[in-house]
Amino acid sequence: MTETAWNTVSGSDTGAAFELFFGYPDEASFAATVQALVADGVASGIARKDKTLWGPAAEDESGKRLSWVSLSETSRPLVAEIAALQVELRDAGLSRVVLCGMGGSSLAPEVICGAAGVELDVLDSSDPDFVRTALEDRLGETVVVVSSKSGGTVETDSQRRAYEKAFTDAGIDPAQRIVVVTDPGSPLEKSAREAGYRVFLADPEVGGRYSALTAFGLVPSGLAGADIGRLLDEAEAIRPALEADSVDNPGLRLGGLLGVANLAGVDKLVLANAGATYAGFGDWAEQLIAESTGKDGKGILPVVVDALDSPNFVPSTGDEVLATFGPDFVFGPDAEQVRPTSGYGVHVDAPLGAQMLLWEYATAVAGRVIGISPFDQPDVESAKAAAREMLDGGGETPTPLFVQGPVTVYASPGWLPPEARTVSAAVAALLSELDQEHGYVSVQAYLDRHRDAALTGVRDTLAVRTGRPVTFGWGPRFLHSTGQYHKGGPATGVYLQVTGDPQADLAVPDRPFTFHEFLTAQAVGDGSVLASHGRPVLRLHVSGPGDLDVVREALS
Ligand SMILES: O=P(O)(O)OC[C@H]1O[C@H](O)[C@H](O)[C@@H](O)[C@@H]1O
Repeated sequence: MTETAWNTVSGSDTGAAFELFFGYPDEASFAATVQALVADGVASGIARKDKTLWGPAAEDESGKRLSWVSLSETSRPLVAEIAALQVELRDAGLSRVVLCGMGGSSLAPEVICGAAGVELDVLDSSDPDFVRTALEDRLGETVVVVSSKSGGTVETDSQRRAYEKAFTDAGIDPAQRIVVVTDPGSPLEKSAREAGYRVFLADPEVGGRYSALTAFGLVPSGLAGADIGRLLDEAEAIRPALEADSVDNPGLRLGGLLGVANLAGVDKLVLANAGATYAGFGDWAEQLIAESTGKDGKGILPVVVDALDSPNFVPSTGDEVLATFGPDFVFGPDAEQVRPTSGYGVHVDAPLGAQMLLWEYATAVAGRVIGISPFDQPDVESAKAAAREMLDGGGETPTPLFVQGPVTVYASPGWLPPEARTVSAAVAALLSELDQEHGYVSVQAYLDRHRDAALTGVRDTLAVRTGRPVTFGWGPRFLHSTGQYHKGGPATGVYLQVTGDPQADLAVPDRPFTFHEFLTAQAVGDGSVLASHGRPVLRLHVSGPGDLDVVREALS
C-alpha cells in the first residue's frame, strides 16, 4: 500500500460552495506540477481562451472550443426564453419531455434533471424495442427535444424521423411538438426551419462534452422543469476560483492530480457517488474524461461504479485514481476510511453547476499535463464509418463460431482457441487475454437499457472474477463516451459485446435500414475497428431478452 499525503482546498474564503480533498503518494511531483501550472498562467489562460495552451498541433481545435469557460454568463438570456416556452407547452397540456440526442447532447440534461427530481425521458438508443417503448408512451402529452450539435448524428436523426411519423400517424402536427437544439448552419437547423420547428441555436465554439451549460444542457432540462438559473449561479460562483493562477485553484489541483497520476502510470479513474443527489454525474464525467484524454495511446479510463463498496472501488488494483463526488467524506489517512492502493484519491463536494465547470477545467488542465488535445475525438469517426459501410452492404458479414442454446458466439480473429466451444469457455478465454497490470474489461450491451437493466450487475461480477477494472456501457450510448478511449487510448482492453434479437424491429422512416439493422451495424462496425487495433472482441448474441440469464451465468 502506497502512503498517501492528504490535503484539502475549499471555497469558503471566496463564497463558493466547494470542498476538495486530495491524496497523492508523491507530494513533491504534485506540488511541482501545480506550481508550474500557476507559473505558466494556465488557469487565467483557459479563462481568456488561449488556444496555445495545448501545443501547436492542438491550436486549430482549441481555437474554436473554449467558449465553455464563460457560459454561466453568456447562457443567462436562455433562462427566460426557455421558461416562456415551458409555460406555453405546459398550458398546451404537454407535460412529458423526451430528449433525442447522443453523448454530449443528452448526458448533461440527464444528470441535471435527475438532480432536480424532474422527469426527462432520454432516448439515446437505436434499439428498436427501446425506441418503440418511448414512442408508445403518452404521445398525446409529449414534447420532443431533438438535440444534435453537428446535426448529422444518425441515431438522433433516426429518432427524430420515428417521432415525426408517430405524431403524423396520430394526427398531431410535429411542428407543435418538436423543439430542435443544434449549432448554427447545421443540416438539422436547415431541415428544422423548413419543417417549422422551434429552434434553439447553441454556441458553436463549445464542444459536445463541454456543452452542459449551453442550450444543449439547458433547453431540455428547463422544459422538464429543472431550475437552470440556479445551475448557472452555481457555476458562476466557482468561476473566480477556477480562473485564478493560484495553487489553491481547485481546477488546477484536480487536473494536476489526474495528470500527475497518469504520467506515473495510473490510467483509470474509479468514480463513485458519495451521497450526491445527482446520481448520473458519473456517466456525464465519463464522457468528458474518456473522450477528452483517451487518444494518441494515452488517457484516463473512467470506471463508474454504483456504490462505495463496489468492487473496483474497494479494493482497487493499484493503477487507479479513486474519486468520489457528493457530500460524504470517504477518504482519509485513517485505516477506517478508504485508502487508494495507487496512493491517488480525490473527493469533490460541490453543487452540480460548480461540479460540472470544475471537472471541465480539470480535464483541460489534465490534457495539458498529459500532453494531449482535450477538445478533439479523432477515433470516434472510425466506428461510425464502419457502421455506415455495413449498412451500405459493404464490410464483412460476421460468421458465427458456434451456437450454444439461445446464444450465438462471434469472436474477432486470432485469439479464441478452437477448442473453446462453449459460452463459458469463450468468456474464460477472453478474460485470460487480460493484462494484469493495466488491462480492463469493457462490457458493451447493445440492448434496451430500461428493460435489460439487470444486466448491469455483471460489471461487479466480472470485477470480482478478474480483479481488474470493468466498465459497463449501453450501445450505442457508450460509443459517444468511452468509445474514443477504447480506440484511441492505451490498447489494454478486452471487449465483451452482448447483442440480441428485438421483440419486434422498427423501420427508420424514409431510410433504407431498420433500427435493428442500424444497431447491429454499430456493434459489428465498432467490433471490427477494435479488432483492427489488435484487441480481442467476443460477441454473445441472444435470441431474446429472456435469454440474458445464460449470459449472466457464463460471466459469473
Ligand atoms: O451532438 P451531436 O453532434 O449529435 O454529437 C453527439 C456525440 O457525437 C460524437 O460521438 C462525439 O464524439 C460526441 O462528443 C458527441 O457528443
